[in-house]
Formats: sequence, structure tokens, C-alpha cells
Amino acid sequence: MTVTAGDDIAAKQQASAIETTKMTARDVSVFYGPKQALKEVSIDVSTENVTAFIGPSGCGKSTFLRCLNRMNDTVDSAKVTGRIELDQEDIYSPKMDVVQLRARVGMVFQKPNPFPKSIYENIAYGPRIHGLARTKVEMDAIVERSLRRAGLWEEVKDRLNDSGTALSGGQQQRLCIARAIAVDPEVILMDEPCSALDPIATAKIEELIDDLRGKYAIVIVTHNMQQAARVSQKTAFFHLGTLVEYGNTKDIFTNPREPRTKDYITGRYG
Ligand SMILES: Nc1ncnc2c1ncn2[C@@H]1O[C@H](COP(=O)(O)OP(=O)(O)OP(=O)(O)O)[C@@H](O)[C@H]1O
Repeated sequence: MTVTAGDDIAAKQQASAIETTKMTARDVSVFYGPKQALKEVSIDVSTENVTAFIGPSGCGKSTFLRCLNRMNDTVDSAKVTGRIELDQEDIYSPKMDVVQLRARVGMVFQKPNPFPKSIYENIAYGPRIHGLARTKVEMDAIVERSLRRAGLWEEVKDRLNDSGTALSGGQQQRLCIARAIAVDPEVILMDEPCSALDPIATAKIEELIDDLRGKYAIVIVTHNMQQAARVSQKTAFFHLGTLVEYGNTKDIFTNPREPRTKDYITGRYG
């Protein structure tokens, strides 16, 4: 199936001509034990454009996403080679503080995973660890600002002491996005953030991604090609561990250069 985009989507797909490169990956390979899962991937990610990673199951999208904030460090068998920079700084350098890196490059997972704490504490936890608020008034301001940015404030402002886990799935996912925002990240990585959500909650997250564009560099892994077409301006198509094609979303979906991309977006495999 070829994605037929309406005017609104077409406008959203328009990639910004001005791009501030936030992250750069060069020749990144990942091995799980002897098995190579990712082969020499090079890509630039900017703040102005949302970047979508698409491709069939097992092609390495999540593996690559997790390289961008060193989440693969938590997998014993994983070995990453190549170079990844955040603002021209090597994130795999021994000098890099990984806790700090993961605040600068936040992550939102497939399944909403709020802490079993109050809504307020879900947001305040990170800023407290990172020493971002000196007073309760400052912390209250961070909590409100983060929830507002994540489009959740109006729904929860009167019940900040309720448990985060008592919210609906879609609200929980926006809470997780607010939690990432609270520590003032530069990049937000989203690994299939809507796959556990219904269409209405999904639409809200997609609107939110559009609102956040330009404030943070956003990278989203999605199985859903219509979603990639709706939310992103840049799309990277992965297949069998290689980055087959990377370009403007509009071009990838309407005029792909590579036959494998065309086969995938027209539903011939995957
Ligand atoms: N922890 C791990 N240990 C060993 N192999 C792994 C591990 N994680 C992923 N892999 C393998 O690496 C390859 C890429 O997996 P990855 O999860 O990155 O793909 P994906 O494109 O995100 O897939 P999906 O869309 O199904 O989530 C697959 O062959 C997978 O089995």
C-alpha cells in the first residue's frame, strides 16, 4: 500500500530546510555475541525534524535506537563499534557520564512504564537526582511545565498525588514523556510508543510529537508506516541490519530510490 497523504500530513512531512545536527552516527555496528545485528549504519539526526525508523521485524531498528543513549550497555552480549556523537562529543568515550547522557538523550518505551509512585513523584524523581530544583517551588514549576508540555496537565492537575499507574494507558505514556522532558533532554528516543495504545490515545501522542518537534530531536521507531508518514519529516528504512535508505519522509513514501524500500512501503514484505 502506498500512503496517500492529505494536505495536513503533506505539510507535516515537509522537512525543515534548516537543520541543526544533534546526533551523528558513523559506521555503527552492533554484535550480540557472534551475531551481527547492525551493519555500519551512518545517520545524522536533527532537532528540526522528527526522524522515524521503519523496517520489518528484527531488522535492527530498536538495536540502533538503543545505541543512541547507550542502553545497549545493559546487554552483556552486546558490542557496539563505530562512532556516535551528541553535539560533536563522542558518547562512547570513557569520559562520558552515562547517567548524564541518558538524561540528555531520554527514552520512552513501547509499554508505558511509570514508577509505582505518585504522578508528581514520577516527574520530580529525575530533576531531584540531577539537582535541577533547589526549592519545592522550583520543583512544582518543573512538574507543571513538564506535564503541560506532554499535554497532560489539565487531566491530572487536581490529582498529582494519585499513583501514576492508575492513569489510562495513553495518559501513562504521556506521563513517561513528561518524565523524560523533566530533566531537560536534548533528544527523545521513542521505541514504538503507541503500540500498546488505542487509536485515540495514539492520535494524542502523535499530536504531542508534532508539538515537541523543534524543541527536542525526536527519533521514533514504528511498525506503522502511516504513523511514520504522519509524524516524521525524515525516515530511515532498515532491512536485515543495514540502513537501506534515509531521506525526507515524503520522498521515501512517494518516490523511494531503493527497490527494497519500495517493496516494503508497498507491502510486498514485512
Ligand atoms: N539482547 C539481545 N540478544 C541477542 N540478540 C538480540 C538481542 N536484542 C535483539 N537481538 C537480535 O538483533 C536483531 C535486531 O533486533 P531488534 O530488536 O533491534 O530489531 P527490530 O527491528 O527493532 O525488531 P522489532 O520490530 O521486532 O522490534 C534481531 O535478530 C534480534 O533477534
